[in-house]
Amino acid sequence: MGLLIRGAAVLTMADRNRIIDNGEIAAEGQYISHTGPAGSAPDRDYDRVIDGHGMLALPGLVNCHTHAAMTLFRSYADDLPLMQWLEKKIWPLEEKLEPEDVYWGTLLCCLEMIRSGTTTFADMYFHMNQAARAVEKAGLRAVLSRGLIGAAPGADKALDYSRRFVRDWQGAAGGRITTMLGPHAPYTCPPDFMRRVIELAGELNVGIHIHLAETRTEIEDTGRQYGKTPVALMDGLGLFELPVLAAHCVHLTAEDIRILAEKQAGVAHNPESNMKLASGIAPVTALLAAGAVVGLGTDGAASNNNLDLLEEMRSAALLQKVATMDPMALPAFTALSMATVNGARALGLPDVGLLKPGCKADIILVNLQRPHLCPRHDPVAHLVYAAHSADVDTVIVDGRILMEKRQVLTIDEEEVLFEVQKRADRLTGK
Ligand SMILES: CSC[C@H]1O[C@@H](n2cnc3c(O)ncnc32)[C@H](O)[C@@H]1O
Ligand SMILES: [Zn+2]
Repeated sequence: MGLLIRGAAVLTMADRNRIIDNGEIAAEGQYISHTGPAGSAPDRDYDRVIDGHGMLALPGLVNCHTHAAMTLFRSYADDLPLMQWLEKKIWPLEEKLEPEDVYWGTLLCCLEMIRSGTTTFADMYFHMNQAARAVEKAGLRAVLSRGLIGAAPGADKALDYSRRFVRDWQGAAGGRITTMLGPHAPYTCPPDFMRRVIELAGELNVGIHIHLAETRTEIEDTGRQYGKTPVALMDGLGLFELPVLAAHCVHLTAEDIRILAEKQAGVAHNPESNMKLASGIAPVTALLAAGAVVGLGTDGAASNNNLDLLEEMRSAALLQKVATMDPMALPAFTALSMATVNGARALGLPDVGLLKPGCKADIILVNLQRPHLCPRHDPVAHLVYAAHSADVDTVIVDGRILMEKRQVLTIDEEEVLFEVQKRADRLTGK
């Protein structure tokens, strides 16, 4: 019964920086039942025994902010600032999206994430029934929200859709799918609309995923209109009394940082998207020092342009070092915690992101037998500073193997690439 991984170096993330050399992990159903040294797992007939020699086993990575189906727009609009990118390029194309486009775009996102070691992601987009179908098929874990633009004509309908979406998908796919409401940002969701969203989230008992304090323009416009920072504006509306996932949080005052930390809002830091759109550098070191819950995200593939969290960890660590001129800022273990256990906390998933009994059996095996990972002084530093997504060998979610020896078992890769190219060509008028 169950699954046994033996012979791997095991990084549980439960003990600071502790690695069990030649360890064992047992899983029963969706949960980890045991972690320990060689020979310590219960002696029973396992359905599957995986040889982990030469591998590092760790919790699957958690991507705290993306727009999965934006894989359709990868490399369509680059080298632009956020508002020009959205208004001139992305939003006109999103108007043309069909529900099936979102299914295939999300499936491509899932494929890319599985192949780079991500097992959980938080998504905000349109046609979310289709995104949920794709997640169900891929076998990943996801926190899904229907994006809401309060200032648009369809805002009421979008709220109704969200209500139905939460009813239909909360806890679906064996608990792998959870839901939130997704008001896009303070500049597209005015206070009256935000009040309705906050009330609905309370009624449905779900959290709220929002873009917050991303650009200097947003800070200036909010200040001009409301005399407050975006964080203070949202705090005044009662947003942080609910579980919140706030993406970006680049431009923050000391008071904003205090609020986010005190309210234990989840912050999704997206260093590569912030660099590419030249939005700025989030004060991650200050947020962590204040006790905030900070995870890592890629943002969508149209502003990154990949969904590789290994790369994102490296960027996060390097960016804080250069921003603070302190090489000790954001050390490797902190970056890895953001991409695993702390990211899971930011998404309200307390039993994800750790390899310990009772936690979800979301496990990845990274092949350490590679030239760029030799010699093996510090596997955590290897993961953050040297590993590639191609080093991810095996991916397991809920005790189910999604990728083995780099073969994805749940998705037909050729079919997805064909469908996405066809749909991207239609959307861009080719
Ligand atoms: C309402 S669904 C999500 C909405 O967000 C857009 N989007 C993608 N990346 C960003 C970003 O970095 N900041 C703000 N908005 C972003 C996406 O295109 C959808 O329209
Ligand atoms: Zn975003």
